[in-house]
Amino acid sequence: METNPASATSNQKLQHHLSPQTPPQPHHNHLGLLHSNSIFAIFIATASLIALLAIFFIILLFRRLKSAKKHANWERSDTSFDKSISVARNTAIYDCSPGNLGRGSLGAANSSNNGHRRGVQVFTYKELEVATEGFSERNVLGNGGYGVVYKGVLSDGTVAAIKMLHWQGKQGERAFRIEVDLLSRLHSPYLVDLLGYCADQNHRLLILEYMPHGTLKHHLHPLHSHGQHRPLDWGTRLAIALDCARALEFLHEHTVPSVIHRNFKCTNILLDDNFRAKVSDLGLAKMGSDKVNGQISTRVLGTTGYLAPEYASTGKLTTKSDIYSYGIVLLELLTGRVPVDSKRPAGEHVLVSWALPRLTNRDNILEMVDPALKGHFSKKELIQVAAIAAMCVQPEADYRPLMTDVVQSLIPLAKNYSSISSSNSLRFQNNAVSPRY
Ligand SMILES: Nc1ncnc2c1ncn2[C@@H]1O[C@H](COP(=O)(O)OP(=O)(O)OP(=O)(O)O)[C@@H](O)[C@H]1O
Repeated sequence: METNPASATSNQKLQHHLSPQTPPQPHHNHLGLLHSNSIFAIFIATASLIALLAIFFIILLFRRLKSAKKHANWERSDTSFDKSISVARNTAIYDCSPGNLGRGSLGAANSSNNGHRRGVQVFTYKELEVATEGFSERNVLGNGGYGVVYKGVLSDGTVAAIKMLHWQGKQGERAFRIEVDLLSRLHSPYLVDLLGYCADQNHRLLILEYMPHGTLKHHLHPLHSHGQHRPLDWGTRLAIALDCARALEFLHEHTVPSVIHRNFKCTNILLDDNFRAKVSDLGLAKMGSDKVNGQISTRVLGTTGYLAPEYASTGKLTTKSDIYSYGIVLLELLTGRVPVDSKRPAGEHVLVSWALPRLTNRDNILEMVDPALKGHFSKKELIQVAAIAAMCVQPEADYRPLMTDVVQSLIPLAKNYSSISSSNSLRFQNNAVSPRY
């Protein structure tokens, strides 16, 4: 069979045209255009994402810088304290559970505040203005070295003591920071609880647990504090001595690093509904040293009459300085005298100098007892408490006991009174132990 060359050529052409290998030129060009469009789109999307991320990081950086600046302002003074505080920050929150001795009453009083701890709250000045009826004069509870204390009712109905600090001074600002910092982390039924604070541009306020019976000073030295109170009976004095010893034991021995109160005194011991004591005012507190002797050197601050001699003369501060101050408070509980009283006859101005020789003399010991007790106390217990006081106020710091030792010595004494119902300062009066001498 013969083939027509013309038709063969056209067949070839046709085949060539129909062949899949035929390059579809126009189609090929269209795909190329799409590809470069996608690349452009991807480029734009990536660039926008990078730009967005950059903006986000710049904003984050600015915020960080701002808060770091704020933090630096807050912590601008006394870096040594802040360093030691940061050590404590890494440790657990300390919670001192109530001892079994007579804490039923305190536990009940605590339940409103400590029982269901809400943590430290931040308040606005306006909220505190409302709580105190515009910081009204009639709500003033008292005046201290750092400011005025008002009674107030918070929006949830909690009654609180609101302390407005004159914080312009550097010391006031520091005291505020220390109190907030320490009390936010240290919780003990023997310390007055911090409910919150306000720290805006112009104000510094502490919101504290309200202690209805005020300071120990008001009850022990009514003439020196313009108050009219029934005298505290012997059993109540022992319970207060034990509560305070537990507070200092907590600060010295249950806290790492230990905390030195540095301003332990009668006006910093507050009494609750049941006349159980809690220690307040940690504004001058210092962290103890980790060194063997636990000694730190610092500016001498505190209150005359309560300062340990070695601290007053050299500025060397240890937990033993607090123990000396505690000994002075014990002397006040025993004698009803203030630490320094220039109105007394010569030789009796300084309580510790007058009391020390009598404390260890069984015959003279009765001369020093608070006349307000009207003889209602046990001489045996008196001798034991006097012995503890004598050890605490020894001029040689190393010979002073640890607070744990004081607590252990007082427990059996206070136990004698713990079963008696406690509703007011005279809760032990009916069962007061008559003098056995
Ligand atoms: N939590 C509180 N509950 C009830 N009253 C309080 C409370 N805190 C303080 N007060 C009262 O306010 C007064 C002043 O207290 P503040 O702690 O400011 O000073 P202070 O301890 O008396 O003196 P200083 O500033 O020299 O330590 C106290 O004497 C007390 O009457």
